[in-house]
Amino acid sequence: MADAARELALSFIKSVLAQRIMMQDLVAAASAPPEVMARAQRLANATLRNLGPADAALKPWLKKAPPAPVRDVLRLATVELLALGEAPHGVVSEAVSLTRQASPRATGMANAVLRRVAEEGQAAFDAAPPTRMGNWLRGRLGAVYGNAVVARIEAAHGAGAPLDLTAKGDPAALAEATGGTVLPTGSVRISGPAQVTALPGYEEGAFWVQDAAAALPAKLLDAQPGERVLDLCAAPGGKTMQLASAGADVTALDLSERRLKRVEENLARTGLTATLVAADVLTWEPEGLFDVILLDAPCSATGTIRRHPDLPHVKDGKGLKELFAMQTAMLERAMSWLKPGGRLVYCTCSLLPEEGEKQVEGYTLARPEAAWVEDSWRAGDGLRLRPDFWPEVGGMDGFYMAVLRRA
Ligand SMILES: C[S@@+](CC[C@H](N)C(=O)[O-])C[C@H]1O[C@@H](n2cnc3c(N)ncnc32)[C@H](O)[C@@H]1O
Repeated sequence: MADAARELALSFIKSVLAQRIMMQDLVAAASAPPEVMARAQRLANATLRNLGPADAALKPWLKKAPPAPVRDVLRLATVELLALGEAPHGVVSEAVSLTRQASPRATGMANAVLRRVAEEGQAAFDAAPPTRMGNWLRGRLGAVYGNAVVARIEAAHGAGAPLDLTAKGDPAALAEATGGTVLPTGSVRISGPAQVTALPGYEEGAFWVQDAAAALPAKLLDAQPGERVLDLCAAPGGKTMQLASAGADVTALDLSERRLKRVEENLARTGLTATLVAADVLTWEPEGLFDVILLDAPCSATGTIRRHPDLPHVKDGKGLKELFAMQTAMLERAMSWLKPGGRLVYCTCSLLPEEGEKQVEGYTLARPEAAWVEDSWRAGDGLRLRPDFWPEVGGMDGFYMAVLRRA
């Protein structure tokens, strides 16, 4: 009998690779105890992040390519052995059980191959180039940033992401309580494995989970107490909580009622308030204008592959043009909802300039002069953040953001 978490992890890997279903949809549809679900997700993500190195470690021991279901068992076991450092005996015997379910005739081969991988595979695993993103994305990013940067981005994807927290109060006090460190941008970074709900201060709402890059758009916006702020595409509410904790009068809007529930829960846990609106940015009409608007437009999410290693396997670049056009339409509408002199941050968690730099060309930009802005982050008048930045402290998500002012 294979254990439940490995079995579930394997089903996630298969559905991502063969049926191109996003992991978050698989997780939403699966039912398992929370600890099994968490381990299955961890195993599946680690495997998807390390497909390239795992295949390189397996290759010398395989006479021919195994059928996909067996190949995926071998990849999962190889990652457990060589990336997660799990004990060979248990991993190999579990993998043999999983192989039996996929193809009973392959159990002897799986056993022999994985024993060799456990004993001799580490060097090939460590020397292999990181997992490739897939040509639809590689080609686009190579044309923008060059191949050397693409390789660094892929290495960052392979390294995964640490856990970043935004403090409701003093970041230094939160770092002290959680054993994290305060980054120059003010986020608190927890480098080791951590269970969010078990961290000190979680129940009391002392922090929320938010990548260091994702925390910067609201900082650039610098909302002041009493300002009338509109947070567009707000769920699950990371930026809403930043704006509300600055004392602003926040209206948070999202298309999805289900996702707005998460904003509501997050606000309740952190003791913050905002007015929630379920509506479409493309059709909604506000009553009155705003001092400040944050538009976190729906995008390709290509900046978040460190956390979502399934994304390059599931997506294929179709529908990007429609997405770019929607972002343009949202930005135009949002700009018209600003008071004269009001400011807007446009941002996307994307690496594609079509969703960032190119969207804001043509607007009057305010220069981001915040103390934490590094020179290498500046792109014209906005900030271009990439996963390969700050590798020595664990990287950051890819993001673009710019402050725009209404004349
Ligand atoms: C990148 S997420 C936003 C993350 C959020 N700003 C935060 O910081 O936690 C994009 C959001 O856009 C919402 N969305 C997509 N299309 C929309 C539309 N036409 N109008 C309003 N919201 C939309 C989605 O439901 C999703 O919650």
